[in-house]
Amino acid sequence: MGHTFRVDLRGIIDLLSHHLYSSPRVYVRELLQNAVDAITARRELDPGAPADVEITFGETLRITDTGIGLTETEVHELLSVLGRTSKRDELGFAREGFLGQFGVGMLSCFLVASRITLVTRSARGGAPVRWSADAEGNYSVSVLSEEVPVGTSIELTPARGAEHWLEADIVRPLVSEYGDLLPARISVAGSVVTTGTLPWEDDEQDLIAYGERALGFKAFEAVPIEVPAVGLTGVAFVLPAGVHPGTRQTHKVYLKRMLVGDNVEGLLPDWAYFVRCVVDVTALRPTASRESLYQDETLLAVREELGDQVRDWLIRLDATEPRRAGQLLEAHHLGIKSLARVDDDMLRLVERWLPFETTDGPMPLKQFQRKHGTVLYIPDVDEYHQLAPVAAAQGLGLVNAGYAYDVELLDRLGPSAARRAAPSELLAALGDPEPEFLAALRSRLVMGAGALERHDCDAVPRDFDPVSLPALLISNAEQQRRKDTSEVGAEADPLWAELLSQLMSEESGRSEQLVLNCRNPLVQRLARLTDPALVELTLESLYVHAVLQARRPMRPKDTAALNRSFLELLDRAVGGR
Ligand SMILES: Nc1ncnc2c1ncn2[C@@H]1O[C@H](COP(=O)(O)OP(=O)(O)OP(=O)(O)O)[C@@H](O)[C@H]1O
Repeated sequence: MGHTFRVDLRGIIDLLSHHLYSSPRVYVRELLQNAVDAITARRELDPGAPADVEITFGETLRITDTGIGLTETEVHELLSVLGRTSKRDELGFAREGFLGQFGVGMLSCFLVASRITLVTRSARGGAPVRWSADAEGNYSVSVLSEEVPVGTSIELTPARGAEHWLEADIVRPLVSEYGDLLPARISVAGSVVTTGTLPWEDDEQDLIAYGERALGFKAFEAVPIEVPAVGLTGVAFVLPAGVHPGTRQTHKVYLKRMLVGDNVEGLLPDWAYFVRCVVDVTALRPTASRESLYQDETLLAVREELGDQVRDWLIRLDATEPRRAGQLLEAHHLGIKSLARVDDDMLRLVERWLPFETTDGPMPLKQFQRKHGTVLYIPDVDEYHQLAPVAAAQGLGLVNAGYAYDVELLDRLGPSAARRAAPSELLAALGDPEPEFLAALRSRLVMGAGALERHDCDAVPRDFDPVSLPALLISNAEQQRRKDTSEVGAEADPLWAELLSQLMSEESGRSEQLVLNCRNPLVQRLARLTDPALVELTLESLYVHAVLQARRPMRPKDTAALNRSFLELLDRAVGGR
């Protein structure tokens, strides 16, 4: 014998309230949705039919619509069978123009109500019908003899403990939030909450002011966007000041003019984290809870298309209002840099407008290039800060490329426009010391050779500014230099190449170089010292100082050297020796 499944309504309501919807508030949305769908259905029959939805409060909450209404048969079939809906065609596809599609929305009323009572009269004729159901799944249907207008009126009797959900103060903001753009005249306790037109289709509307109301910030710019293939229209609001790129970028999305949510993710590519959209769309799929969008292929295509539109707007802005484009770039440089890694137009924009830290102060790469030709960059912030003052004093221009995406972007400009500065280039820019002094210093270097040998470090005497800096540490000199010299040699003119290879042969192959500044008074005194122990101590101290200056991580050997030299200097200072 065949049996039919039975459904425990309490269980289903529990499922909806605890697992599907994030809050009982969604009942307001489901009621609005049904009212608007009923109006849409009626207008298919009679385009001039009224489109009014009224919500009033008394003992109970009542929502009345001028929609298509239901006949007695429909009441039995549609309202009383879970999952049955009038909003799908014979093949089961969601019918265009309707918000609902699953046939469960009405149940959400039981999240806040103990009883739903519905009085309806169909536009297709027949007597009015009254349907009344409780949360246990008992319902009754009666045919009424009195006159009622075409449409439906639904009354909710509050469930115990859920009374507040049905009060005007809670319901009014929920109706405006979900339904402000719905294509009907919706009033709550006598005042209309709908705007009638989409804000971005209303010529009178100040979009920046609208954005401020809708999203809570005054946008830098409101950019109209559209993707006709999915019936999407709306506005991309560009955030005014820097936002952290890790910030969740969310959007306010309406589906067929009903709010899906104001924190919907995934509508724009990640790089556009400085843009928040308000859109209405007809053909994207909501998730079952209708609180976010289904992440499908269509959404991916929409994301890409909207990304292109934001990008095109940026390029246009650059062409028409370069100054504003510059401001924007400065505020949102990380997103724009990230896009410039793969996009040539954006790369041009970055090159022209985005300030980089340089030895001539902050300036865009183009401007730096005009002054120095090729951009020489240092890919590490600490290394840059160590080398910059020295390079600047010798008139050698350097760019700090130690921040996110910098190296990738500079490398994309091509080797003739930008390349990594080789340590040997910097050395070549420093002056040669006077021979007599050099000879004196070299003999001290021999005397205290142990100090630097311990650290696998070479001393390289040079004349440079600032005079106050006694020594400069250049790391991985040999390996890096060999590599750089051959690279630079290939690109630079022959004179350079020769000079660089001379430099290479001049120094031996240790892993670091301590460039001693022969103009510095301490180094000058070092060249006159006669006590080998003091020479060694001075050299080691200079080395440790340079390590600290370079902010290179201290190895145990370095820390030991720091302790040793400090204590020994202290000992000498207080007169031990
Ligand atoms: N105000 C109304 N006027 C006319 N018919 C209504 C009204 N409310 C509900 N109905 C009928 O009841 C059916 C079931 O409604 P319910 O809200 O449960 O599901 P739905 O709107 O079809 O789909 P969804 O679950 O996606 O909301 C609807 O398909 C519709 O035919």
